[in-house]
Amino acid sequence: MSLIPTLSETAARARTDLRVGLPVMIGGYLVAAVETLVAARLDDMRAIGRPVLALTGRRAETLKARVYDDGLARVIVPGDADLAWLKALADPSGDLMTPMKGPLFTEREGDVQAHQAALALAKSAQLLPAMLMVRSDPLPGLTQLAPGPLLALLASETAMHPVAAARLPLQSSERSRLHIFRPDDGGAEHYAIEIGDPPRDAPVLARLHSACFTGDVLGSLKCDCGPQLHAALNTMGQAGAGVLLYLNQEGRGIGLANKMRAYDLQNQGFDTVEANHRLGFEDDERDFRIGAALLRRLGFGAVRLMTNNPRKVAMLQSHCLDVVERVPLITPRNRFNTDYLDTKSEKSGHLL
Ligand SMILES: Nc1nc2c(ncn2[C@@H]2O[C@H](COP(=O)(O)OP(=O)(O)OP(=O)(O)O)[C@@H](O)[C@H]2O)c(=O)[nH]1
Ligand SMILES: [Zn+2]
Repeated sequence: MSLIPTLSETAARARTDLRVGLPVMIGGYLVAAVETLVAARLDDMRAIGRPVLALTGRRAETLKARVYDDGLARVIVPGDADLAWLKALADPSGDLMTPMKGPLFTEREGDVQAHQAALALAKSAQLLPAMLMVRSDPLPGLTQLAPGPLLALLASETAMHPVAAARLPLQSSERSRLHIFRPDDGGAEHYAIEIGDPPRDAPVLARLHSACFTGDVLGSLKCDCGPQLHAALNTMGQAGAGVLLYLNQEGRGIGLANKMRAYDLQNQGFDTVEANHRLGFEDDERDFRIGAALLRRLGFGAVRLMTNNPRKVAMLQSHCLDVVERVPLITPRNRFNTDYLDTKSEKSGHLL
């Protein structure tokens, strides 16, 4: 029956539910994102059962909570804990001002698939990965998902289809076209800027650029994204051919709100990798398969890739794209981005 929502459609609904503050059902659990939770819903969840707070191993390590399961901690919520307590565990912005939140006790027995699925869903909704969970019978009107299939879906590659394309003269090249691709999972659209008319049977000069509102649009001095974007387009314009993928994976996949939380932590003295970890994220949450899929979709099988990131080269190669050359993309340092660039080369393996 085609009118019954598929798993992917139901997951898309669930992301929206969580973002507006509505709990969802994952397996036998009622699940709410702490970031959008309000006191009345916390009270109602408490009336149903004893809640636990699912956190990623990264966040739990910062909070000195024991991690018994792979990448996951289930913190027991004390009876007198209020919404502010939960929010402080979810959001590290106040960690330095109120370092002692514990002692925190974590569960170690039982099945954790629903908790893992809840955290993966929060990340895919670009919410802080901190989920309040209570065992519950299904509640009418709430989106219901099975944990195993949800985990498999969130780990799988998202299909994408072209929706529109048009000529778009640019400063870097008057002969440019912008292509829009839409993922089937309801996620952010991605763009391809095709410069000139690159032949499909030869390696194309290519750049996979991850969105950076602060760098690309505002000209932030904290990162190298804006200068890299324009240098790549200019190089392609001068060469007369190229393809730049503009991937909407802001903040290495954590979203702009979380990136600003990370910047706030950086202002407190943490580096870019530590800040991501304190928020509960990995260093890099991007799905690098999207770039490979889009290049193939555009008809390219081999690239000369403009990047300093060896992981991008490895990823394309593992997804059937021939990287015949890595073209470095070095941009000037300034006093605001020099620590960031050092961390990229020391911790993230960038060749700078
Ligand atoms: N989470 C987080 N994301 C950041 C930060 N600074 C920049 N970004 C994001 O990082 C992404 C760019 O990643 P980079 O590591 O600079 O570059 P790369 O794309 O991996 O490698 P290159 O191809 O060499 O540029 C963009 O999505 C930016 O929004 C930060 O401090 N924290
Ligand atoms: Zn940037």
